Amino acid sequence: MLRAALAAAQRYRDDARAALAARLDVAPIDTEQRAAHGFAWVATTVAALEAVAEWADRNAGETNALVARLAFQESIAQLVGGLPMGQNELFRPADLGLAAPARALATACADLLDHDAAADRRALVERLAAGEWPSETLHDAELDAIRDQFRRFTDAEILPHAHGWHLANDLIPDTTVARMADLGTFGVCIPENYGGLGLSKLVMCIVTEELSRGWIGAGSLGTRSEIAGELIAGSGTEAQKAEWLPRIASGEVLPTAVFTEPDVGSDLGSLQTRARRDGHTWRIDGAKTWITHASRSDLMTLLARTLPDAKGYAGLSMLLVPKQRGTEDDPFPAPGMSGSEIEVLGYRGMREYALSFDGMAAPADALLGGEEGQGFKQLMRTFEGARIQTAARAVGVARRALELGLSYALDRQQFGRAIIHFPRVADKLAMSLVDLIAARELTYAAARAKDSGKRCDIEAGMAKLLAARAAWSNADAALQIHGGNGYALEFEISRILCDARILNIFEGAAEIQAQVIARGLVLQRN
Ligand SMILES: Cc1cc2nc3c(=O)[nH]c(=O)nc-3n(C[C@H](O)[C@H](O)[C@H](O)COP(=O)(O)OP(=O)(O)OC[C@H]3O[C@@H](n4cnc5c(N)ncnc54)[C@H](O)[C@@H]3O)c2cc1C
Repeated sequence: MLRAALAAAQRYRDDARAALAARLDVAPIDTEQRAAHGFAWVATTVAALEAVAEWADRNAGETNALVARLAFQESIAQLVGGLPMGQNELFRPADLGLAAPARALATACADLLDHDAAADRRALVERLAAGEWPSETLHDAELDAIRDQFRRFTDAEILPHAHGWHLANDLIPDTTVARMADLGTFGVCIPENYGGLGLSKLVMCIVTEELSRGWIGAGSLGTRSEIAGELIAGSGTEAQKAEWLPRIASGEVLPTAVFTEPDVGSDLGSLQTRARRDGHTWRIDGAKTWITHASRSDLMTLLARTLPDAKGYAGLSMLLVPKQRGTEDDPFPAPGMSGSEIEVLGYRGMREYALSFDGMAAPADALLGGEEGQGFKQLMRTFEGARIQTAARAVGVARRALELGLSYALDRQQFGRAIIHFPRVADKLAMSLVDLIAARELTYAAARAKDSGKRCDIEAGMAKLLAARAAWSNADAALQIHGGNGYALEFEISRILCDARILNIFEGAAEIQAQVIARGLVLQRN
């Protein structure tokens, strides 16, 4: 039944693609944004069903089968009736003139749509309550062992402290950073000949997911190393690789990614920070903002305009700028650089800063790859890995939300029984699990595509889009299950909600991902 439903959903996606292509023949994508982004969500939903179907084929058992059936039923109902792109934005078939294809999809999937899913949801939650989670084996002893190792580390060294660190707005302690470095966290994908582990993006996902389950801050510490590692390994000179990669892999050098500016976020091509040659050094002037871990870091990957006469992206270059690590008393000791902390809802452990550069010096060999005007292209090549890594962070957060919701629902008694026995509570848990597995499997599919050497900007964008939604909806559902206690700072779920919210904003906001997916599938892959 699921394979037939998948084929029908794929036909619907193809119809949607053709309908969007026809619209974009006569109108620019920005004026057809709702239709275009709706199509991106349709394509993402179908890609998730493909990933879930493959996972269900590889993993027998009733719990897995329940998850797969619920994922199909809910996703196809959303395709036919309204697909949530945002809290108050449902994409409906009529938004793209798809009423007839949607009816055809509903007819083809009538058995699935007519099936009363209440018993499935109840059975799934009973299994979950009994500790029976769906399969997470990757059918590879080494990968499963890595997950096990990071899960044990997270349980022992992150989870017991994360909420306290969050409430105190502490940095992740140096000792914890060192333990993470010992485990190889910062060099997972850095080639072995440069001191890394030389492992796959799939391994990066597992590591990130497990650390993020403990705390998004822990899972995000490696993001900067991943971005810097990819930038330097992919575009650096031999000397830059030899100088930086081994030290990033070992955790001796903590990088920070310095791109966003006060007036420039999604539209990076417009950024204004300047870098100019001054004898044997570069001088940097300008302002950056939202820079995570800007103080306690040793190396900035900094995107700046070096060719002021070249338009947009063409004038941007990437610089590798070493900086002195800051302390609590002196967060920005480097001459020519200052900063102030931005107070935030969640995503703590590294701290965010607004930065000013006033003639800060960078060495002559700071230019990545030794070539000007390549910065944006170099950064774009890292987007795939960074977005897959962010999707994995979201999967970890989504899982932790579900764990907390489940545990609370089992313990909390109202009207004489544990609240998990009320269907409205149980349903939230069942669908949180379904969303978690769909997001996880889509993320792994994107990682596998990347590991195969294929271009996978679209797959990475889809994984990030879906996983960020799952993290947020799971956090919201689990907080609701906590009732008033969920709103109390002392309860962990209050933090998870704040942590989950950022995932839809950074590494390409949800609207930007949808635009990239639609453009890629309709305008570029024709
Ligand atoms: C906690 C946190 C940590 C961060 N860490 C870093 C970091 O370490 N380094 C770094 O460089 N940056 C970092 N950022 C910045 C982050 O990457 C940006 O916030 C993000 O790129 C969005 O840019 P913006 O905030 O300027 O929003 P804007 O680009 O102004 O967008 C505002 C809204 O408009 C929408 N929008 C914009 N353009 C379009 C369009 N064409 N079509 C439809 N909708 C559109 C967006 O999707 C968004 O909803 C961080 C941000 C946060 C909040």
